[in-house]
Amino acid sequence: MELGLVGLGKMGGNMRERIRRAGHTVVGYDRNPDLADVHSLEELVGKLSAPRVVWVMVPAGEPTQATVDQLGELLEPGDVVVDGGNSRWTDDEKHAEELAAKGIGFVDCGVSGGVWGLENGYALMYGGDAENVAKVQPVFDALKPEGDFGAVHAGKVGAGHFAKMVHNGIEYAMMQAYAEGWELLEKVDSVENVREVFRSWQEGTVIRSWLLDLAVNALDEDEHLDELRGYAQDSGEGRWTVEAAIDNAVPLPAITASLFARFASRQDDSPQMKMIAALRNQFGGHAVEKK
Ligand SMILES: NC(=O)C1=CN([C@@H]2O[C@H](COP(=O)(O)OP(=O)(O)OC[C@H]3O[C@@H](n4cnc5c(N)ncnc54)[C@H](O)[C@@H]3O)[C@@H](O)[C@H]2O)C=CC1
Ligand SMILES: O=C(CO)[C@H](O)[C@H](O)COP(=O)(O)O
Repeated sequence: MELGLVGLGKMGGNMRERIRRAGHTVVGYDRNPDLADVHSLEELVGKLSAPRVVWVMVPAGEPTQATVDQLGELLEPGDVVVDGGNSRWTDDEKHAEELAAKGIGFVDCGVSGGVWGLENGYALMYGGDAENVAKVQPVFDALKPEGDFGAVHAGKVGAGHFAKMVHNGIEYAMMQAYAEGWELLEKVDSVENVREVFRSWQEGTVIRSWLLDLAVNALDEDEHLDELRGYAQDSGEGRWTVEAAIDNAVPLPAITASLFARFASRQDDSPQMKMIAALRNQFGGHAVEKK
């Protein structure tokens, strides 16, 4: 089949290649002309036969909104837009309604696999009407990992991004657990080779996982992570997971703590710990450290 793909960065560039390897035609557009096959969304749409499928793989928020808006002006009834970026699931219903008013279908798709997806395949969780999903199915089949699992029609519009949001919340907590265990192992003198402890855990243990494999890769590159600052950004999914937990009164202590750990990583000093130190000093005369 033919696919229009908007956004050819770390994800979209490799996805284009994997879909082409499966024998499909991909016309790619990126605002960075060095990456693009065509110079505009108009040109991209003009190169596809109806019913057109256009996959959006740009940052969530304004870039995705602007792209969906433009596609709404360019596409025709019967065409389908897929949002494969990490959009907030609450944006999906809005996009689906705006496009449906023009007869254009919408499918939201959470994608997992990162920069390894070209070779390993991309896990997909998508939401939307069966009719729209069917138009995208050959692309899902090309992207998904080999094997019986790795792709799911999670439910109606929004379900794909909701599932991906929870996936990322789990990702936050798993990474935090490995990171905390690693710091504790590094702290004690009795454990002399932390990297090899991590490596040994890759087989047979209860806690083996792909994230553990990646931790070993990172330690092989920089055994004590000396080259890195302890600073971690976040791009939204963790926050939205915690917000959804509050909306639904579901307790998520591990995921919430892992999100807050990232916020703490961005502080050179801790204002709240200054207050703790001040109060201990006030009530108990406990020593404080001054700047
Ligand atoms: N990197 C990852 O591990 C994963 C990323 N995602 C999501 O996939 C999407 C893309 O992520 P990456 O490829 O990592 O980002 P990236 O920053 O590497 O690539 C984004 C690309 O989109 C292009 N772009 C931005 N705005 C545009 C616009 N209005 N029109 C056309 N092109 C535009 C940029 O020039 C860039 O090439 C994001 O929503 C991200 O959250 C999803 C799963 C995993
Ligand atoms: O979706 C992903 C992995 O599954 C992306 O890598 C995402 O950017 C990770 O989230 P964050 O940037 O908040 O750490």
